[in-house]
This record gives sequence, C-alpha cells and structure tokens, in this order.
Amino acid sequence: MIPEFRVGQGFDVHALVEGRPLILGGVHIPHTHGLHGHSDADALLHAITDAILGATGMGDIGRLFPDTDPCYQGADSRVLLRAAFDKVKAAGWKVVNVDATIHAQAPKIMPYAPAMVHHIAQDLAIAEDCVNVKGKTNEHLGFLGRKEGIAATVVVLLMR
Ligand SMILES: Nc1ccn([C@@H]2O[C@H](COP(=O)(O)O)[C@@H](O)[C@H]2O)c(=O)n1
Ligand SMILES: C[C@@]1(CO)OP(=O)(O)OP(=O)(O)OC[C@H]1O
Repeated sequence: MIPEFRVGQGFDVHALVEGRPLILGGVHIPHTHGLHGHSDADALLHAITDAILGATGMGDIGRLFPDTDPCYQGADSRVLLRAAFDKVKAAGWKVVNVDATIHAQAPKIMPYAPAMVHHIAQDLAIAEDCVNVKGKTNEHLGFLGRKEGIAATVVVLLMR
C-alpha cells in the first residue's frame, strides 16, 4: 500500500494584555503580560490544531470549538488539541512532524521550547524529535514588534 501524505499550515495571533497568564505550548511562561482570548489563548497550540484540521480537510479550530460557546471559556488548549487530534486519528491519520515558529518580540521562548515540545509530542502521539518549536522576534516592526501580540505559524505533515 502506498502511503498518503498531507501537509497542513496553521496561523494564530492573540493580543498581549495585562492581568492574563502567558501560556504557549501548554507552558506557563513568567511575563508581565499574557494573551487575551476566550480560551487560555495558547496561540501555538491553536495554530497546530488548525494545521492538523487543515491537512485533513476538517475545517478549523473555531468551527470545532466556537468562541461563542461558554463551555470553552478559559479552556486548556491542550484539551482542544487532543480532541481535534482524536478526530484526525479516527480518520486514520498519523502526524509525521510539526515545525512551529512563535513570533514574539518578548519574552525569549527558547528556554521553554523543550517543555512545549514535550507537551505537543505527547498530545499528538509522536516522538519529541518529530516536533520543533522556534522563537523569532519581529525586529521591533509592526504590532508584534511593539509587543502588542504574539503569533504562531505552523506546518505539519500527516500520513496514513
Ligand atoms: N521570542 C523569541 C525570539 C527569539 N528567540 C531566539 O533568538 C534568536 C534570534 O531571534 P531574531 O528574531 O533576532 O532572529 C532566535 O533564533 C531564537 O533562538 C527566542 O528564543 N524567543
Ligand atoms: C479556542 C477558541 C474557543 O475557546 O477561542 P480563543 O481562545 O479566542 O482562540 P482563537 O484562536 O480565536 O480560536 C478559536 C476559538 O473558538
């Protein structure tokens, strides 16, 4: 049997505000500001969720978990990622690899990347060396450079 491959891409951005925790890849990062959202606003996990749903033609995170539904208020995005992955898995797909970039002028992401990789690998049932998380500033340009928000971009490869 010849394996079938699909590529998926994901993007998410949330505003940085005072009085919220900063959670990325399921890791709480000590910082002056956190991400605003209906859920825990984990932009990295939202972009990964969109990438696996996109690769498999299953829509997007907002269609699966509407931000008008009070049951997702404050939701742990790892729970949402695992629920999306359950649907993807049920259609016979496995994740081959994930490559992600967090676009953040601050804080530094690299010290927390191994813990993020650990969570993502667990949630997608793959080895940690199949997951890569990078940090990138926006060279002080635009809203990301002014630290008004944090974005994440993701590419995934799936196989069945
Ligand atoms: N939020 C970030 C941004 C960057 N890094 C690390 O710094 C390196 C240089 O970033 P530039 O945007 O100046 O190219 C980058 O390769 C990352 O290793 C980071 O950890 N967190
Ligand atoms: C996750 C959901 C649902 O709580 O809300 P938010 O935390 O606002 O995040 P967003 O990236 O806008 O995506 C989808 C939502 O429906």
